[in-house]
Amino acid sequence: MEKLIITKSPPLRGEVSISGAKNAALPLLMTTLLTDQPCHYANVPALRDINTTVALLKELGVRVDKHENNHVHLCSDALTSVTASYDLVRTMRASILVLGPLLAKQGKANVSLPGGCAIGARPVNLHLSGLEKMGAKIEVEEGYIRAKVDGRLKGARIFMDMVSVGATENLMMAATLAQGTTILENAAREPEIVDLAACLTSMGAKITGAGTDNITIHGVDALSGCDYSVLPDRIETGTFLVAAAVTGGKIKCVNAAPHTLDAVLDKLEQAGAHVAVGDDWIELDMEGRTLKAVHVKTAPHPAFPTDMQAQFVTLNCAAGGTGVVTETIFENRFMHVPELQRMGASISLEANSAVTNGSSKLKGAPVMATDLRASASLVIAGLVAEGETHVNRIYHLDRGYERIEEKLNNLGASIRRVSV
Ligand SMILES: CC(=O)N[C@H]1[C@@H](OP(=O)(O)OP(=O)(O)OC[C@H]2O[C@@H](n3ccc(=O)[nH]c3=O)[C@H](O)[C@@H]2O)O[C@H](CO)[C@@H](O)[C@@H]1O
Ligand SMILES: C=C(OP(=O)(O)O)C(=O)O
Repeated sequence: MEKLIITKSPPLRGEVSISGAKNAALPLLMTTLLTDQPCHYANVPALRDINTTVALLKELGVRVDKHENNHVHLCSDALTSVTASYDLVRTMRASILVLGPLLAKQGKANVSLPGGCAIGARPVNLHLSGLEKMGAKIEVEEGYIRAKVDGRLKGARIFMDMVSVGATENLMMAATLAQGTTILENAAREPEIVDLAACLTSMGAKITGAGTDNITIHGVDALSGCDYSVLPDRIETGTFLVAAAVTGGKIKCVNAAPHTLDAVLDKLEQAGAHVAVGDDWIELDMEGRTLKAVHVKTAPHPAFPTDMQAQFVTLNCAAGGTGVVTETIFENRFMHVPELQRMGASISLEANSAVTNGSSKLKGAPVMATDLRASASLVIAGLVAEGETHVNRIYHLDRGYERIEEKLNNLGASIRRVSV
């Protein structure tokens, strides 16, 4: 097991290159299951979740022709299995995204039920009911989703009563090879959905409306391979910007996608930062400025992302004034709060809100990461805390941040990774 040891940082300064988005890359890699032709994905971040996805695809018989330097070459012309096993699915919930493509292309799929995780129960009912509407027969037995279809899936009008990123992705992929037209209503509008639709379109899929809440997919008989570069990671970008803001620094994120971060940049400006953007860069300047707590409420895109909630709780701890951060997507996404309290943060949890009153003098302490973004919030707290902060269980962090300590150290932070 490894941990990070973080000492109080000077203001972060310099340039940081943003990696490809984990949450775009995961569904994108699954598109290989929809075609017999070779697929090349570029700008794939080097992350634990990507390795898990590649292992999962290998288990299905996907040929991994190359996986190095942020490039992944896959070919699914000779699958040997349609089963995603518990061992892999339990380490990464996004494994559920093999369900739609396998069912559409192979006519059957067995996927271990992902189960809940630290941030909430996270059911998959919308994935299953949508596929049933398209003609799939689904049973859940012995912890596995067993799905099959006679012939091809059929296009359907599918209304989702909650906005779900994963269900939208699974159903959109399945619909590309269905017979007829599928309409996804109340679809998620996240940039990662738009990225997936663009990749599928490059493979010959007929999709309109991605990025709106109404996506139409006209099924085609077959898809070709792809050569696709993953969208920059908006959550990694936001995490570095918050780190720069709390340390009073000035950084430029390059290879970024500013258009995916409107709600986050708006909050950073409200927090007192000066923010400038270009086509593919964002610069945040907090030098000589006063950090102010902000009110944040998470909601589906284009509103404020739940994956940036924990980082803003830390920002509010370091800032003056009253800040209220309200979580509306996941029922248990405040596991970072007790850990921040152990570092001296003055926060109270009131229903689904974390309320901070005035700047806390954070002090280094051993803390434990419980999920990916909670870990990020503790790393940021470590940058402003007096003394040493030891962040344990960083395998969560390694699921979603590529070389985080190296990137932060290049901006002036002092973070060591040690084995324990
Ligand atoms: C790999 C990936 O892209 N992960 C992201 C994705 O997760 P994921 O796709 O799992 O999240 P969803 O958008 O599906 O979840 C949103 C809400 O809908 C609920 N729900 C979802 C599906 C379903 O069938 N039934 C149901 O009730 C969930 O419990 C949750 O309360 O979107 C989340 C919300 O932006 C992000 O925090 C995750 O980082
Ligand atoms: C919750 C997240 O990821 P996942 O859906 O893979 O658990 C995240 O990226 O913050």
